[in-house]
Amino acid sequence: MDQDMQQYLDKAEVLIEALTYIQRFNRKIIVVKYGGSAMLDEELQKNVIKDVTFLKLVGFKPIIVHGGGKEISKWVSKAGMEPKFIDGLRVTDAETMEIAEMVLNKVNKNLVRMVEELGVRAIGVSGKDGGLLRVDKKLSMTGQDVGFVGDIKKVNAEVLLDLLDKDFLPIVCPVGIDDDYNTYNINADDAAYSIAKAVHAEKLAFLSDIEGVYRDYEDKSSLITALTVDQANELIESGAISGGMIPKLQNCVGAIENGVSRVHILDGRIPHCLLLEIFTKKGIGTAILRNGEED
Ligand SMILES: Nc1ncnc2c1ncn2[C@@H]1O[C@H](COP(=O)(O)OP(=O)(O)O)[C@@H](O)[C@H]1O
Ligand SMILES: CC(=O)N[C@@H](CCC(=O)OP(=O)(O)O)C(=O)O
Repeated sequence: MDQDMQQYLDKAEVLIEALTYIQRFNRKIIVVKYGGSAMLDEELQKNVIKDVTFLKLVGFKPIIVHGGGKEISKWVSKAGMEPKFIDGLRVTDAETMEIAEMVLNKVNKNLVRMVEELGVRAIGVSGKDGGLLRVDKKLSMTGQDVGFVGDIKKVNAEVLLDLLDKDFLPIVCPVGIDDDYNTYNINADDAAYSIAKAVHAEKLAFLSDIEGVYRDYEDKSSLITALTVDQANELIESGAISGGMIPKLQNCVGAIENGVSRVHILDGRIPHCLLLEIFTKKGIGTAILRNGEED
């Protein structure tokens, strides 16, 4: 067989491999959390948006929940302030909240534009719209006051389910309101988890700027491909996990414990990581599993 023919057959093989997954996820909701520095690179952004649009066009029901932490920090610094985080949460005073909301709204509409450009109808919503994300004030994991940071207490899933029913791709910006209608900054991982739980998502994928979870952050050969809920909790308690990975992993655990079947942390810097994870047998990144599921 000549080389050209072999290449055609290899492509057909990839498509056939994808069929099982297309059937499995058909009409199922997949929440994609997109954040980190993978968001800053225009080319990578296009690839991620292409992947999510692809998922929509083959019959999945994706919802994007985006971050923008790095972009917020850039504008906070430009305003002459020092970005500050405690246990992975941004310390958000009133001025920082104003900047965060402006930046997140801009990021949101840019993602909407990119999806629309690919011929899929997208609607950007903030957690403020239609009472989507209602919050109480959140303290950091170590009980410290971090200002206007929201702890999601209620998700109005109807907003998203209605958009999905009308065949829109919802794109959610992590800002919410409390009972007194004050505006709160929400960690985008928290928002993705709460939304995945509320809409009974089949899958939740966190696209970040790291390969996955390392047993030892200093040792890049210690990447963990699969982690049970108990192992994830042990890693958090042992201190092997720090910064933004703490809320991320806590949200992964929460999702698994609340009925989301598949939860993954993926490297958003790898072009088409989402398609590779969903449509091929060889998983990438770190999968979070139910206790006992690893056997
Ligand atoms: N053990 C660990 N394994 C992987 N990442 C870790 C670990 N400990 C801390 N981190 C940090 O967590 C970061 C991911 O969290 P975060 O920056 O909040 O991501 P995102 O902005 O994509 O939500 C990584 O870039 C890394 O610096
Ligand atoms: C409370 C809190 O920390 N909010 C985050 C919201 C954005 C975010 O989570 O962005 P990434 O996912 O890109 O990190 C922040 O202000 O950075």
